[in-house]
Amino acid sequence: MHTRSLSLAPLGTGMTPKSRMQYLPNASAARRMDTSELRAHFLVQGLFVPGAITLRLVDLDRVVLGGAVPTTAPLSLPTPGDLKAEYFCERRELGVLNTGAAGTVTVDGTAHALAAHEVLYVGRGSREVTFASDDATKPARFYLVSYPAHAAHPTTRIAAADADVLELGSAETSNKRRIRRYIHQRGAQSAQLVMGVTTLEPGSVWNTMPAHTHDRRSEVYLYFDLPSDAMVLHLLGEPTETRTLVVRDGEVALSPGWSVHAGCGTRAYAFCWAMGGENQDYADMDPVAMETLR
Ligand SMILES: O=C[C@H](O)[C@@H](O)CC(=O)C(=O)O
Ligand SMILES: [Zn+2]
Repeated sequence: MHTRSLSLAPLGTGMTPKSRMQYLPNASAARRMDTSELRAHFLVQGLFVPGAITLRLVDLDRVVLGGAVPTTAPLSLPTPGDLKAEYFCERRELGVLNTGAAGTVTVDGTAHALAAHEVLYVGRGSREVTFASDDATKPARFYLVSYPAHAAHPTTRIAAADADVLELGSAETSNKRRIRRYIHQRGAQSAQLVMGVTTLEPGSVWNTMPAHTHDRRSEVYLYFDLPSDAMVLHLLGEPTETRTLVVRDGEVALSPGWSVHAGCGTRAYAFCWAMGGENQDYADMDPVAMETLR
């Protein structure tokens, strides 16, 4: 197992041993969970392992999350047996965000150079996907998010400069930030994946305040660009039953449609938000009246 490039991330204690799938609880079960149970269900750790591709299958909208950190040799995207597919993108689409140094993603023979904060959308039907770093001593760190796709859309590279930019928040409310939308309704097209990156200004530490939910879509939040001693207190749960996850660099918080998703960090950070579900309308958010949060 150690010599192979595929590793399935170790599962937390809340998982069923028969499957490699990570399952989310419903809202009433989540209310009764202690810290370790919440972490086992809502947190994904260990995706970024040097020299390996690590994948985690999650039941939430059937998202597959992954990390690819190529060093001396390129890494090839495997097809987990649980997908029961001939190749990974047989029925799926894939978003790739580079959170590390420069690298290349090759899809069916076409190389796409990806610098930090650049995204590649890989369409359904793509057979071979490989990941390489330009410099093995400064590896790329590719974050992978894949959902089932009912339609094939072209594989598209989106540079940070090509993303749709939104400036939100203010220093007074500690949430001045820049939202870049890469895969979205008016950008790179997809079947259901919507994906972007939010970067907080130095001194701003809150994201997505005021909070919201969106029952039409679930969301996955990768926190990154954090030093190892920094953390984000990620807020999840029903608006009147919030819980906190301590999340560190390279870790993902899972957010069902009924859950708020927000964070407060010990310093500025970046996060990749990705969504799957029945609409792609970024503005479809149900705001939470701030006085109702508990
Ligand atoms: O539904 C949308 C998502 O929660 C994120 O786009 C929010 C976000 O990046 C931000 O406010 O900074
Ligand atoms: Zn949201």
